[in-house]
Amino acid sequence: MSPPPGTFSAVSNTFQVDLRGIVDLLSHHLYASPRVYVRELLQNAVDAITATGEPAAGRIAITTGSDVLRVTDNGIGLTEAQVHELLATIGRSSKRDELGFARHEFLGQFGIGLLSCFLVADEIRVHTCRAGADPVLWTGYSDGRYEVRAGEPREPGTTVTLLPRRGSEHLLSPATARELADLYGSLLPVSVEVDGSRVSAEAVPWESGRAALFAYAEQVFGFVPFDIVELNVPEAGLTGAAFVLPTPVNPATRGGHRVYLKRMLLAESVEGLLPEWAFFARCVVDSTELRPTASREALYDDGLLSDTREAIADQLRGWLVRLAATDPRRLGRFLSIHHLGVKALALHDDEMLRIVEQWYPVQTNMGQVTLAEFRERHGLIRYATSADEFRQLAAVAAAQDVGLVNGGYVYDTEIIQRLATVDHEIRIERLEPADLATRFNGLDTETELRLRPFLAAAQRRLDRLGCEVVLRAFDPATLPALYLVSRSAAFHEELTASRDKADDVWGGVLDALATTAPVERPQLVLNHRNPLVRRITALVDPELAGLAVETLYGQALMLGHHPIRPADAALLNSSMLGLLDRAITEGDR
Ligand SMILES: Nc1ncnc2c1ncn2[C@@H]1O[C@H](COP(=O)(O)OP(=O)(O)OP(=O)(O)O)[C@@H](O)[C@H]1O
Repeated sequence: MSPPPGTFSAVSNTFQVDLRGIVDLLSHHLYASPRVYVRELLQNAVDAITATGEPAAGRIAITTGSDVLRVTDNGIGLTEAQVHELLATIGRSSKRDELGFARHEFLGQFGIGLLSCFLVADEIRVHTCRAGADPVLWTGYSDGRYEVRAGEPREPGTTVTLLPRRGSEHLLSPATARELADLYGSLLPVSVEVDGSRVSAEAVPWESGRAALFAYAEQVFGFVPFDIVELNVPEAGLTGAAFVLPTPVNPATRGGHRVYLKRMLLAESVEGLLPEWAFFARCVVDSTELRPTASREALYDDGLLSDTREAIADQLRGWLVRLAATDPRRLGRFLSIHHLGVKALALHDDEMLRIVEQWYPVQTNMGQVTLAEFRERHGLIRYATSADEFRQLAAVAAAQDVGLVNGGYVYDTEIIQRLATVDHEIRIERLEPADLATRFNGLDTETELRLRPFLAAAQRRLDRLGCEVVLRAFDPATLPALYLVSRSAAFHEELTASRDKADDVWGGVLDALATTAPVERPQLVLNHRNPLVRRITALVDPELAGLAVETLYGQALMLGHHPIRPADAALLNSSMLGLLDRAITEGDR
Protein backbone atom coordinates (compact mmCIF):
# COMPACT_ATOMS: atom_id res chain seq x y z
CA MET A 1 0.00 0.00 0.00
CA SER A 2 1.41 3.40 -0.89
CA PRO A 3 1.80 5.93 1.98
CA PRO A 4 -0.91 8.60 2.26
CA PRO A 5 -0.13 11.83 0.36
CA GLY A 6 2.19 14.22 2.23
CA THR A 7 4.14 11.53 4.10
CA PHE A 8 7.38 9.83 3.03
CA SER A 9 8.71 6.43 3.82
CA ALA A 10 12.41 6.36 4.79
CA VAL A 11 14.44 5.10 1.88
CA SER A 12 18.16 4.44 2.10
CA ASN A 13 19.98 5.82 -0.94
CA THR A 14 23.57 6.24 -1.95
CA PHE A 15 25.06 9.47 -3.26
CA GLN A 16 25.08 9.85 -7.00
CA VAL A 17 28.37 11.04 -8.39
CA ASP A 18 28.99 12.96 -11.56
CA LEU A 19 32.17 11.29 -12.64
CA ARG A 20 33.36 14.05 -14.93
CA GLY A 21 33.04 16.58 -12.12
CA ILE A 22 35.03 14.41 -9.73
CA VAL A 23 37.74 13.69 -12.26
CA ASP A 24 37.97 17.38 -13.06
CA LEU A 25 38.03 18.36 -9.38
CA LEU A 26 40.65 15.86 -8.35
CA SER A 27 42.85 16.21 -11.35
CA HIS A 28 42.70 19.97 -11.87
CA HIS A 29 41.92 21.52 -8.54
CA LEU A 30 43.61 19.40 -5.92
CA TYR A 31 47.14 19.71 -7.19
CA ALA A 32 49.02 22.98 -7.48
CA SER A 33 50.86 22.05 -10.66
CA PRO A 34 50.45 19.50 -13.45
CA ARG A 35 54.08 18.51 -12.89
CA VAL A 36 53.04 16.32 -9.96
CA TYR A 37 51.89 13.57 -12.32
CA VAL A 38 55.46 12.18 -12.37
CA ARG A 39 55.51 12.06 -8.60
CA GLU A 40 52.22 10.15 -8.46
CA LEU A 41 53.36 7.63 -11.09
CA LEU A 42 56.71 7.11 -9.37
CA GLN A 43 54.94 6.68 -6.09
CA ASN A 44 52.61 4.00 -7.45
CA ALA A 45 55.56 2.18 -8.99
CA VAL A 46 57.54 2.28 -5.74
CA ASP A 47 54.52 1.03 -3.79
CA ALA A 48 54.00 -1.82 -6.26
CA ILE A 49 57.67 -2.77 -5.85
CA THR A 50 57.41 -2.53 -2.06
CA ALA A 51 54.45 -4.91 -2.24
CA THR A 52 56.67 -7.59 -3.81
CA GLY A 53 58.74 -7.68 -0.62
CA GLU A 54 61.96 -7.29 -2.62
CA PRO A 55 62.62 -3.58 -2.97
CA ALA A 56 66.30 -4.10 -3.80
CA ALA A 57 65.36 -5.71 -7.12
CA GLY A 58 62.94 -2.90 -7.96
CA ARG A 59 63.30 -1.11 -11.27
CA ILE A 60 61.36 1.79 -12.65
CA ALA A 61 61.88 2.84 -16.25
CA ILE A 62 60.45 6.01 -17.74
CA THR A 63 60.51 6.19 -21.52
CA THR A 64 59.51 9.13 -23.66
CA GLY A 65 59.08 9.66 -27.37
CA SER A 66 56.47 9.01 -30.09
CA ASP A 67 54.26 11.48 -28.26
CA VAL A 68 53.64 9.24 -25.26
CA LEU A 69 55.21 8.76 -21.86
CA ARG A 70 55.55 5.34 -20.26
CA VAL A 71 56.37 4.37 -16.71
CA THR A 72 57.19 0.69 -16.28
CA ASP A 73 57.78 -1.06 -12.98
CA ASN A 74 58.54 -4.63 -12.03
CA GLY A 75 56.21 -4.39 -9.05
CA ILE A 76 53.43 -6.66 -7.92
CA GLY A 77 51.02 -5.92 -10.80
CA LEU A 78 47.25 -6.26 -10.69
CA THR A 79 44.80 -9.04 -11.56
CA GLU A 80 41.75 -8.29 -13.66
CA ALA A 81 39.54 -8.24 -10.57
CA GLN A 82 41.90 -5.81 -8.87
CA VAL A 83 41.93 -3.60 -11.93
CA HIS A 84 38.15 -3.33 -11.76
CA GLU A 85 38.20 -2.72 -8.06
CA LEU A 86 41.18 -0.43 -7.67
CA LEU A 87 41.67 1.51 -10.88
CA ALA A 88 38.01 2.07 -11.58
CA THR A 89 36.92 3.10 -8.11
CA ILE A 90 37.87 6.59 -7.14
CA GLY A 91 39.05 6.64 -3.56
CA ARG A 92 39.77 2.90 -3.46
CA SER A 93 43.32 2.05 -2.56
CA SER A 94 45.14 -1.19 -1.91
CA LYS A 95 47.34 0.68 0.53
CA ARG A 96 44.93 0.82 3.42
CA ASP A 97 44.24 -1.93 5.88
CA GLU A 98 40.84 -3.52 6.59
CA LEU A 99 40.05 -0.71 9.00
CA GLY A 100 40.82 1.94 6.40
CA PHE A 101 44.11 3.12 7.90
CA ALA A 102 47.05 3.89 5.66
CA ARG A 103 49.46 0.96 5.63
CA HIS A 104 52.77 2.12 6.89
CA GLU A 105 55.01 0.74 4.19
CA PHE A 106 53.30 2.54 1.31
CA LEU A 107 53.53 6.10 0.07
CA GLY A 108 49.99 6.31 -1.29
CA GLN A 109 46.80 5.98 0.70
CA PHE A 110 43.98 8.04 -0.77
CA GLY A 111 43.22 6.20 -3.99
CA ILE A 112 43.19 9.30 -6.17
CA GLY A 113 46.84 9.78 -7.25
CA LEU A 114 46.43 8.20 -10.67
CA LEU A 115 43.83 10.82 -11.53
CA SER A 116 46.55 13.47 -11.45
CA CYS A 117 47.63 12.07 -14.82
CA PHE A 118 44.51 13.64 -16.29
CA LEU A 119 46.24 16.98 -15.68
CA VAL A 120 48.43 16.19 -18.67
CA ALA A 121 46.73 13.32 -20.48
CA ASP A 122 43.33 12.62 -21.99
CA GLU A 123 43.91 8.91 -21.97
CA ILE A 124 45.72 6.67 -19.47
CA ARG A 125 46.56 3.06 -20.28
CA VAL A 126 47.57 0.65 -17.54
CA HIS A 127 49.04 -2.58 -18.84
CA THR A 128 49.54 -4.84 -15.87
CA CYS A 129 50.24 -8.42 -14.95
CA ARG A 130 50.28 -10.20 -11.66
CA ALA A 131 52.56 -13.26 -11.42
CA GLY A 132 50.47 -16.31 -12.37
CA ALA A 133 47.52 -14.24 -13.65
CA ASP A 134 46.55 -12.98 -17.11
CA PRO A 135 47.79 -9.63 -18.31
CA VAL A 136 45.17 -6.88 -18.42
CA LEU A 137 44.90 -3.58 -20.25
CA TRP A 138 42.84 -0.86 -18.56
CA THR A 139 42.19 2.36 -20.45
CA GLY A 140 40.73 5.36 -18.68
CA TYR A 141 39.50 8.57 -20.35
CA SER A 142 39.25 12.01 -18.80
CA ASP A 143 35.50 12.06 -19.40
CA GLY A 144 35.11 9.31 -16.81
CA ARG A 145 34.84 6.24 -19.08
CA TYR A 146 37.11 3.23 -18.83
CA GLU A 147 37.59 -0.09 -20.65
CA VAL A 148 39.20 -3.31 -19.56
CA ARG A 149 40.44 -5.96 -21.97
CA ALA A 150 43.02 -8.72 -22.16
CA GLY A 151 46.54 -7.34 -22.40
CA GLU A 152 49.54 -8.45 -24.45
CA PRO A 153 51.67 -11.03 -22.64
CA ARG A 154 54.27 -9.41 -20.37
CA GLU A 155 56.46 -9.91 -17.32
CA PRO A 156 54.81 -9.30 -13.93
CA GLY A 157 54.62 -5.60 -13.29
CA THR A 158 52.86 -2.58 -14.69
CA THR A 159 53.30 -0.07 -17.50
CA VAL A 160 51.34 3.16 -17.36
CA THR A 161 51.14 5.00 -20.68
CA LEU A 162 49.99 8.61 -20.92
CA LEU A 163 48.67 10.05 -24.18
CA PRO A 164 49.16 13.78 -23.84
CA ARG A 165 46.27 16.14 -24.02
CA ARG A 166 46.59 18.85 -26.58
CA GLY A 167 48.77 21.65 -25.21
CA SER A 168 50.42 19.43 -22.58
CA GLU A 169 52.95 17.73 -24.84
CA HIS A 170 55.82 19.73 -23.34
CA LEU A 171 55.05 18.31 -19.89
CA LEU A 172 55.72 14.82 -21.23
CA SER A 173 58.82 15.74 -23.21
CA PRO A 174 62.09 13.88 -22.54
CA ALA A 175 63.66 16.94 -20.86
CA THR A 176 60.71 17.57 -18.54
CA ALA A 177 60.32 13.90 -17.67
CA ARG A 178 64.01 13.75 -16.80
CA GLU A 179 63.86 16.94 -14.73
CA LEU A 180 60.79 15.79 -12.79
CA ALA A 181 62.10 12.28 -12.21
CA ASP A 182 65.31 13.83 -10.86
CA LEU A 183 63.39 16.19 -8.66
CA TYR A 184 61.00 13.72 -7.09
CA GLY A 185 62.84 10.46 -7.38
CA SER A 186 66.54 11.08 -6.88
CA LEU A 187 66.57 9.74 -3.31
CA LEU A 188 64.29 6.76 -3.92
CA PRO A 189 65.70 3.46 -2.74
CA VAL A 190 64.87 1.73 -6.05
CA SER A 191 66.49 2.11 -9.45
CA VAL A 192 64.88 4.82 -11.61
CA GLU A 193 65.87 5.35 -15.25
CA VAL A 194 64.72 7.90 -17.79
CA ASP A 195 65.25 6.82 -21.40
CA GLY A 196 67.92 4.40 -20.29
CA SER A 197 69.96 6.66 -18.02
CA ARG A 198 69.81 6.38 -14.32
CA VAL A 199 68.56 9.18 -12.07
CA SER A 200 68.35 7.71 -8.65
CA ALA A 201 70.63 5.96 -6.19
CA GLU A 202 71.83 9.13 -4.56
CA ALA A 203 72.47 8.76 -0.87
CA VAL A 204 70.56 11.14 1.35
CA PRO A 205 72.79 14.22 1.52
CA TRP A 206 73.12 14.25 5.31
CA GLU A 207 74.71 10.82 5.24
CA SER A 208 77.52 11.96 2.95
CA GLY A 209 79.50 14.16 5.31
CA ARG A 210 79.65 17.89 5.98
CA ALA A 211 81.48 18.90 2.81
CA ALA A 212 78.79 17.24 0.71
CA LEU A 213 76.11 18.97 2.75
CA PHE A 214 77.66 22.39 2.17
CA ALA A 215 77.77 21.68 -1.55
CA TYR A 216 74.17 20.44 -1.43
CA ALA A 217 72.97 23.64 0.28
CA GLU A 218 74.68 25.76 -2.32
CA GLN A 219 73.25 23.76 -5.18
CA VAL A 220 69.71 23.34 -3.86
CA PHE A 221 69.10 26.43 -1.72
CA GLY A 222 71.58 28.78 -3.37
CA PHE A 223 73.62 29.76 -0.32
CA VAL A 224 76.68 28.62 1.60
CA PRO A 225 75.29 28.00 5.07
CA PHE A 226 76.62 29.75 8.14
CA ASP A 227 76.47 26.36 9.82
CA ILE A 228 74.71 23.02 9.53
CA VAL A 229 72.71 21.37 12.29
CA GLU A 230 71.98 17.69 11.99
CA LEU A 231 68.39 16.76 12.74
CA ASN A 232 67.10 13.54 14.17
CA VAL A 233 63.59 12.92 15.44
CA PRO A 234 63.15 9.17 15.98
CA GLU A 235 59.41 9.25 16.73
CA ALA A 236 58.82 10.77 13.27
CA GLY A 237 61.45 8.54 11.65
CA LEU A 238 63.00 11.84 10.65
CA THR A 239 66.58 12.56 9.72
CA GLY A 240 67.97 15.56 7.95
CA ALA A 241 69.85 18.79 8.24
CA ALA A 242 69.08 22.41 8.99
CA PHE A 243 71.13 25.00 7.12
CA VAL A 244 71.64 28.25 8.97
CA LEU A 245 71.25 31.17 6.58
CA PRO A 246 74.37 33.29 6.14
CA THR A 247 72.45 36.54 5.65
CA PRO A 248 69.55 38.19 7.47
CA VAL A 249 66.05 37.40 6.32
CA ASN A 250 62.78 39.07 7.04
CA PRO A 251 61.29 37.05 9.94
CA ALA A 252 57.88 37.44 8.34
CA THR A 253 58.87 35.59 5.18
CA ARG A 254 58.16 31.97 5.85
CA GLY A 255 60.95 29.84 4.59
CA GLY A 256 59.93 26.56 3.07
CA HIS A 257 61.73 23.31 3.67
CA ARG A 258 62.55 20.45 1.38
CA VAL A 259 60.68 17.48 2.73
CA TYR A 260 60.94 13.86 1.63
CA LEU A 261 58.52 11.22 2.85
CA LYS A 262 59.94 7.70 2.62
CA ARG A 263 62.58 9.23 0.35
CA MET A 264 60.10 10.57 -2.18
CA LEU A 265 60.12 14.37 -2.46
CA LEU A 266 56.92 15.76 -0.99
CA ALA A 267 57.58 19.35 -1.98
CA GLU A 268 60.41 21.82 -2.18
CA SER A 269 58.84 24.47 0.01
CA VAL A 270 56.94 22.87 2.86
CA GLU A 271 55.78 25.06 5.72
CA GLY A 272 55.12 24.21 9.32
CA LEU A 273 58.12 21.98 9.95
CA LEU A 274 59.91 24.54 12.12
CA PRO A 275 58.57 26.95 14.71
CA GLU A 276 58.19 30.50 13.48
CA TRP A 277 61.19 31.84 15.38
CA ALA A 278 63.53 29.53 13.50
CA PHE A 279 63.25 31.59 10.33
CA PHE A 280 67.04 31.59 10.09
CA ALA A 281 67.17 27.94 9.03
CA ARG A 282 66.21 25.99 5.90
CA CYS A 283 65.91 22.25 6.22
CA VAL A 284 66.06 19.15 4.14
CA VAL A 285 64.55 16.14 5.87
CA ASP A 286 63.20 12.69 5.22
CA SER A 287 60.52 11.17 7.40
CA THR A 288 58.94 7.74 7.45
CA GLU A 289 56.11 8.71 9.80
CA LEU A 290 54.88 12.20 8.94
CA ARG A 291 51.83 12.19 6.73
CA PRO A 292 51.11 14.19 3.59
CA THR A 293 47.88 15.99 2.82
CA ALA A 294 45.88 14.46 -0.03
CA SER A 295 47.42 16.82 -2.56
CA ARG A 296 50.88 15.79 -1.31
CA GLU A 297 51.95 19.40 -1.35
CA ALA A 298 52.07 19.86 2.41
CA LEU A 299 52.41 17.99 5.68
CA TYR A 300 49.28 16.97 7.50
CA ASP A 301 49.07 19.12 10.60
CA ASP A 302 48.60 16.56 13.35
CA GLY A 303 50.04 15.92 16.80
CA LEU A 304 53.07 14.17 15.33
CA LEU A 305 53.94 17.20 13.23
CA SER A 306 53.72 19.52 16.22
CA ASP A 307 55.84 17.14 18.34
CA THR A 308 58.35 17.01 15.50
CA ARG A 309 58.39 20.79 15.30
CA GLU A 310 59.14 20.95 19.00
CA ALA A 311 61.90 18.37 18.72
CA ILE A 312 63.55 20.25 15.85
CA ALA A 313 63.21 23.48 17.83
CA ASP A 314 65.07 21.81 20.71
CA GLN A 315 67.86 20.73 18.39
CA LEU A 316 68.28 24.23 16.99
CA ARG A 317 68.21 25.71 20.47
CA GLY A 318 70.80 23.16 21.58
CA TRP A 319 73.06 24.20 18.70
CA LEU A 320 72.88 27.82 19.83
CA VAL A 321 73.59 26.95 23.43
CA ARG A 322 76.57 24.81 22.37
CA LEU A 323 77.88 27.64 20.23
CA ALA A 324 77.70 29.97 23.21
CA ALA A 325 79.72 27.52 25.27
CA THR A 326 82.32 26.55 22.67
CA ASP A 327 82.68 29.41 20.21
CA PRO A 328 81.30 32.72 21.52
CA ARG A 329 82.85 34.73 18.68
CA ARG A 330 80.97 32.69 16.15
CA LEU A 331 77.82 33.07 18.20
CA GLY A 332 78.40 36.83 18.11
CA ARG A 333 78.54 36.66 14.34
CA PHE A 334 75.38 34.61 14.22
CA LEU A 335 73.59 37.08 16.48
CA SER A 336 74.65 40.04 14.42
CA ILE A 337 72.99 38.36 11.42
CA HIS A 338 69.86 36.92 13.03
CA HIS A 339 69.31 38.98 16.16
CA LEU A 340 65.64 39.61 15.44
CA GLY A 341 64.72 35.94 15.47
CA VAL A 342 66.83 35.16 18.48
CA LYS A 343 65.41 38.10 20.39
CA ALA A 344 61.87 37.04 19.52
CA LEU A 345 62.72 33.61 20.83
CA ALA A 346 64.21 35.06 24.01
CA LEU A 347 60.81 36.45 24.87
CA HIS A 348 59.55 32.99 25.71
CA ASP A 349 62.66 30.93 26.16
CA ASP A 350 64.93 31.33 29.19
CA GLU A 351 68.02 29.86 27.60
CA MET A 352 67.77 32.21 24.65
CA LEU A 353 67.19 35.07 27.03
CA ARG A 354 70.50 34.29 28.74
CA ILE A 355 72.24 34.06 25.40
CA VAL A 356 70.95 37.46 24.40
CA GLU A 357 71.89 38.91 27.79
CA GLN A 358 75.42 37.48 27.66
CA TRP A 359 76.27 37.87 24.00
CA TYR A 360 74.14 40.36 22.17
CA PRO A 361 75.54 43.91 22.31
CA VAL A 362 72.92 46.61 22.83
CA GLN A 363 73.21 50.35 22.27
CA THR A 364 73.95 52.31 25.42
CA ASN A 365 75.17 55.80 26.11
CA MET A 366 78.50 54.21 27.07
CA GLY A 367 78.90 52.41 23.73
CA GLN A 368 77.83 48.96 22.50
CA VAL A 369 77.90 46.49 25.38
CA THR A 370 76.01 43.38 26.34
CA LEU A 371 73.29 43.65 28.97
CA ALA A 372 75.41 41.45 31.25
CA GLU A 373 78.40 43.80 30.96
CA PHE A 374 76.17 46.80 31.48
CA ARG A 375 74.70 45.30 34.62
CA GLU A 376 78.11 44.47 36.00
CA ARG A 377 79.30 48.02 35.41
CA HIS A 378 76.23 49.89 36.64
CA GLY A 379 74.64 47.47 39.10
CA LEU A 380 71.34 47.63 37.26
CA ILE A 381 69.89 47.95 33.79
CA ARG A 382 68.54 51.45 33.33
CA TYR A 383 66.76 51.84 30.06
CA ALA A 384 64.82 54.22 27.88
CA THR A 385 61.83 52.64 26.19
CA SER A 386 61.99 54.56 22.96
CA ALA A 387 64.77 55.57 20.63
CA ASP A 388 63.59 59.20 20.84
CA GLU A 389 63.83 59.24 24.60
CA PHE A 390 67.25 57.62 24.40
CA ARG A 391 68.49 60.09 21.82
CA GLN A 392 67.36 63.03 23.90
CA LEU A 393 68.72 61.85 27.21
CA ALA A 394 71.77 59.71 26.34
CA ALA A 395 74.35 62.49 26.37
CA VAL A 396 72.87 64.29 29.37
CA ALA A 397 72.65 61.05 31.33
CA ALA A 398 76.22 60.10 30.37
CA ALA A 399 77.43 63.50 31.58
CA GLN A 400 75.86 62.73 34.96
CA ASP A 401 77.54 59.30 34.83
CA VAL A 402 74.16 57.63 34.47
CA GLY A 403 74.36 54.59 32.18
CA LEU A 404 71.39 54.22 29.85
CA VAL A 405 70.36 51.41 27.50
CA ASN A 406 68.40 52.17 24.37
CA GLY A 407 65.36 49.93 24.72
CA GLY A 408 63.86 51.37 21.57
CA TYR A 409 65.00 48.63 19.22
CA VAL A 410 62.59 45.80 18.47
CA TYR A 411 62.11 43.53 21.53
CA ASP A 412 64.88 45.20 23.63
CA THR A 413 62.60 46.68 26.26
CA GLU A 414 60.60 43.43 26.54
CA ILE A 415 63.83 41.48 26.89
CA ILE A 416 65.08 43.74 29.69
CA GLN A 417 61.77 43.48 31.50
CA ARG A 418 61.67 39.72 31.09
CA LEU A 419 65.18 39.41 32.51
CA ALA A 420 63.97 40.94 35.75
CA THR A 421 61.03 38.55 35.96
CA VAL A 422 63.07 35.39 35.47
CA ASP A 423 65.98 36.47 37.71
CA HIS A 424 65.16 38.49 40.80
CA GLU A 425 68.84 39.37 41.22
CA ILE A 426 68.60 41.52 38.15
CA ARG A 427 67.53 45.07 38.87
CA ILE A 428 66.08 47.10 36.09
CA GLU A 429 64.86 50.66 36.04
CA ARG A 430 63.10 52.57 33.38
CA LEU A 431 64.67 55.98 33.24
CA GLU A 432 62.22 58.54 34.48
CA PRO A 433 63.27 61.67 32.59
CA ALA A 434 62.14 63.89 35.45
CA ASP A 435 64.46 62.00 37.84
CA LEU A 436 67.41 63.05 35.77
CA ALA A 437 66.77 66.64 36.78
CA THR A 438 67.24 65.73 40.43
CA ARG A 439 70.85 64.86 39.58
CA PHE A 440 71.54 68.32 38.18
CA ASN A 441 73.25 70.84 40.43
CA GLY A 442 71.21 73.71 41.75
CA LEU A 443 72.62 77.24 41.54
CA ASP A 444 74.41 78.90 44.41
CA THR A 445 72.12 81.02 46.59
CA GLU A 446 73.44 84.31 45.37
CA THR A 447 72.95 83.49 41.68
CA GLU A 448 69.57 82.03 42.41
CA LEU A 449 68.43 85.18 44.17
CA ARG A 450 69.79 87.33 41.37
CA LEU A 451 68.00 85.33 38.70
CA ARG A 452 64.67 85.08 40.48
CA PRO A 453 63.04 87.93 38.50
CA PHE A 454 64.23 86.39 35.22
CA LEU A 455 62.84 83.02 36.23
CA ALA A 456 59.50 84.51 37.27
CA ALA A 457 59.20 86.31 33.94
CA ALA A 458 60.14 83.17 32.03
CA GLN A 459 57.56 81.19 34.00
CA ARG A 460 54.87 83.70 33.11
CA ARG A 461 55.69 83.27 29.41
CA LEU A 462 55.36 79.47 29.58
CA ASP A 463 52.57 79.17 32.13
CA ARG A 464 49.86 78.92 29.50
CA LEU A 465 51.68 75.96 27.96
CA GLY A 466 51.58 74.11 31.25
CA CYS A 467 55.36 74.03 31.52
CA GLU A 468 57.50 74.72 34.55
CA VAL A 469 60.80 76.57 34.05
CA VAL A 470 63.77 75.68 36.24
CA LEU A 471 67.41 76.76 36.18
CA ARG A 472 70.11 74.18 36.87
CA ALA A 473 73.78 73.67 36.09
CA PHE A 474 74.56 70.45 34.24
CA ASP A 475 76.75 68.90 31.62
CA PRO A 476 77.09 68.90 28.69
CA ALA A 477 77.48 72.68 28.80
CA THR A 478 76.79 72.84 25.07
CA LEU A 479 73.14 71.91 25.70
CA PRO A 480 71.17 75.07 26.53
CA ALA A 481 67.87 73.54 27.58
CA LEU A 482 66.20 70.21 28.17
CA TYR A 483 62.48 69.50 28.11
CA LEU A 484 61.70 66.78 30.62
CA VAL A 485 58.37 65.06 30.87
CA SER A 486 57.65 62.65 33.68
CA ARG A 487 55.73 59.59 32.60
CA SER A 488 52.61 60.79 34.37
CA ALA A 489 52.93 64.17 32.66
CA ALA A 490 53.35 62.46 29.29
CA PHE A 491 50.24 60.43 30.02
CA HIS A 492 48.38 63.58 30.97
CA GLU A 493 49.45 65.29 27.77
CA GLU A 494 48.14 62.40 25.71
CA LEU A 495 44.94 62.47 27.68
CA THR A 496 44.39 66.16 27.02
CA ALA A 497 45.09 65.66 23.33
CA SER A 498 42.52 62.82 23.21
CA ARG A 499 40.06 64.90 25.24
CA ASP A 500 40.21 67.65 22.65
CA LYS A 501 39.28 65.17 19.92
CA ALA A 502 36.76 63.06 21.87
CA ASP A 503 32.98 63.33 21.92
CA ASP A 504 31.12 64.19 25.12
CA VAL A 505 30.62 60.72 26.57
CA TRP A 506 34.17 59.57 26.01
CA GLY A 507 35.43 63.05 26.93
CA GLY A 508 33.69 62.71 30.30
CA VAL A 509 35.49 59.45 30.96
CA LEU A 510 38.82 61.02 30.04
CA ASP A 511 38.09 64.02 32.29
CA ALA A 512 37.42 61.69 35.18
CA LEU A 513 40.73 59.94 34.51
CA ALA A 514 42.59 63.23 34.29
CA THR A 515 41.40 64.33 37.71
CA THR A 516 42.35 61.10 39.49
CA ALA A 517 45.99 61.95 40.03
CA PRO A 518 47.80 65.23 40.56
CA VAL A 519 50.15 65.69 37.64
CA GLU A 520 53.69 66.95 37.68
CA ARG A 521 54.12 69.49 34.97
CA PRO A 522 56.71 69.02 32.25
CA GLN A 523 59.87 70.98 32.96
CA LEU A 524 62.01 73.17 30.78
CA VAL A 525 65.40 72.89 32.46
CA LEU A 526 67.65 75.78 31.42
CA ASN A 527 71.35 75.00 31.71
CA HIS A 528 73.23 77.70 33.54
CA ARG A 529 76.51 76.22 32.37
CA ASN A 530 75.60 77.13 28.81
CA PRO A 531 77.08 80.49 27.78
CA LEU A 532 74.06 81.48 25.70
CA VAL A 533 71.67 80.80 28.57
CA ARG A 534 73.86 82.92 30.84
CA ARG A 535 73.64 85.81 28.42
CA ILE A 536 69.89 85.40 28.15
CA THR A 537 69.45 85.47 31.92
CA ALA A 538 71.46 88.70 31.98
CA LEU A 539 69.37 90.49 29.33
CA VAL A 540 67.92 93.75 30.49
CA ASP A 541 65.17 93.84 27.92
CA PRO A 542 62.38 91.64 29.38
CA GLU A 543 60.65 91.23 26.00
CA LEU A 544 63.82 89.94 24.34
CA ALA A 545 64.47 87.60 27.28
CA GLY A 546 60.90 86.32 26.96
CA LEU A 547 61.31 85.63 23.21
CA ALA A 548 64.60 83.84 23.90
CA VAL A 549 63.02 81.60 26.54
CA GLU A 550 60.17 80.74 24.21
CA THR A 551 62.63 79.86 21.46
CA LEU A 552 64.65 77.68 23.84
CA TYR A 553 61.41 75.96 24.77
CA GLY A 554 60.61 75.24 21.12
CA GLN A 555 64.13 74.05 20.40
CA ALA A 556 64.10 71.70 23.41
CA LEU A 557 60.74 70.30 22.31
CA MET A 558 62.04 69.54 18.86
CA LEU A 559 65.33 68.16 20.09
CA GLY A 560 63.49 65.64 22.26
CA HIS A 561 61.06 64.74 19.44
CA HIS A 562 58.17 65.75 21.68
CA PRO A 563 54.80 66.27 20.08
CA ILE A 564 54.22 69.87 19.00
CA ARG A 565 50.71 70.92 19.95
CA PRO A 566 48.93 73.75 18.13
CA ALA A 567 49.71 76.10 21.05
CA ASP A 568 53.41 75.16 20.84
CA ALA A 569 53.48 75.75 17.11
CA ALA A 570 51.85 79.17 17.54
CA LEU A 571 54.39 80.08 20.21
CA LEU A 572 57.31 78.90 18.12
CA ASN A 573 56.06 80.90 15.22
CA SER A 574 55.60 84.14 17.13
CA SER A 575 58.89 83.85 19.03
CA MET A 576 60.87 83.15 15.87
CA LEU A 577 59.31 86.08 14.04
CA GLY A 578 59.82 88.27 17.12
CA LEU A 579 63.51 87.36 17.27
CA LEU A 580 63.91 87.85 13.55
CA ASP A 581 62.32 91.26 13.78
CA ARG A 582 64.72 92.17 16.59
CA ALA A 583 67.72 90.92 14.67
CA ILE A 584 66.82 92.86 11.53
CA THR A 585 66.09 96.02 13.46
CA GLU A 586 69.48 95.69 15.24
CA GLY A 587 71.29 94.96 11.98
CA ASP A 588 69.75 98.02 10.32
CA ARG A 589 71.08 100.39 12.93
N1 LIG B 1 51.98 0.83 -10.92
C1 LIG B 1 51.05 0.18 -10.22
N2 LIG B 1 51.21 -1.13 -9.90
C2 LIG B 1 50.27 -1.79 -9.17
N3 LIG B 1 49.16 -1.22 -8.73
C3 LIG B 1 48.93 0.07 -9.01
C4 LIG B 1 49.85 0.85 -9.76
N4 LIG B 1 49.34 2.09 -9.90
C5 LIG B 1 48.17 2.09 -9.22
N5 LIG B 1 47.90 0.88 -8.70
C6 LIG B 1 46.74 0.52 -7.89
O1 LIG B 1 45.73 1.48 -8.07
C7 LIG B 1 45.31 2.00 -6.81
C8 LIG B 1 44.93 3.43 -6.97
O2 LIG B 1 46.08 4.21 -7.28
P1 LIG B 1 46.11 5.75 -6.96
O3 LIG B 1 47.42 6.28 -7.41
O4 LIG B 1 44.91 6.38 -7.59
O5 LIG B 1 45.95 5.84 -5.39
P2 LIG B 1 46.93 5.38 -4.21
O6 LIG B 1 48.30 5.26 -4.71
O7 LIG B 1 46.32 4.17 -3.57
O8 LIG B 1 46.77 6.58 -3.20
P3 LIG B 1 47.19 8.12 -3.39
O9 LIG B 1 45.95 8.82 -3.87
O10 LIG B 1 47.58 8.53 -2.02
O11 LIG B 1 48.30 8.15 -4.38
C9 LIG B 1 46.49 1.79 -5.89
O12 LIG B 1 46.08 1.67 -4.55
C10 LIG B 1 47.08 0.50 -6.40
O13 LIG B 1 46.44 -0.62 -5.85
